[in-house]
Amino acid sequence: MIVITKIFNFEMAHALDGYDGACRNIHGHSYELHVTISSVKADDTCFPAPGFIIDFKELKQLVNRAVIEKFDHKLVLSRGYLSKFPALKTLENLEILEAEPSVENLLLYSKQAISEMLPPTLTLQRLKLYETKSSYAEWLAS
Ligand SMILES: Nc1nc2c(c(=O)[nH]1)N=C([C@H](O)[C@H](O)COP(=O)(O)OP(=O)(O)OP(=O)(O)O)CN2
Repeated sequence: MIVITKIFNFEMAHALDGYDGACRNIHGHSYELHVTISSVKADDTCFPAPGFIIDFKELKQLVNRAVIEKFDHKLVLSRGYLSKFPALKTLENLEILEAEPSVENLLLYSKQAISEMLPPTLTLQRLKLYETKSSYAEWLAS
């Protein structure tokens, strides 16, 4: 199977409700998201002109709409966290999630949002989200 991958970067602040450590306080990360897709077409014939599974430019627009515009330069907090700090609800760049904005939950959100936007000719194969240079979560299609 041939897959193609595009890498995205975004800056985001968050806090983790219920975490026993510094990450329960608002802090930021430079995230790196790797998006890998394949075509549902069989591999035994070439991709017709211009020879792409999907133009990287189109993939970029799709992932920007699905994920990057939602999270880039935002403060992402759960409803649980906000119930403890209601004054934060007035912040202009606040984005509210039902779940805690851990790297795992951000990855699950991204998987859902990208899958919903992909045309039926394409399949999401893998997502990798780096929260720091040494910590990432990965989702693999089964
Ligand atoms: N399974 C998870 N564990 C942690 C998450 C997470 O999303 N999923 N998040 C955090 C914090 O957000 C933290 O900022 C990142 O954790 P960590 O990788 O420990 O960051 P460090 O820079 O301190 O890592 P070092 O390897 O010590 O440099 C915590 N845990």
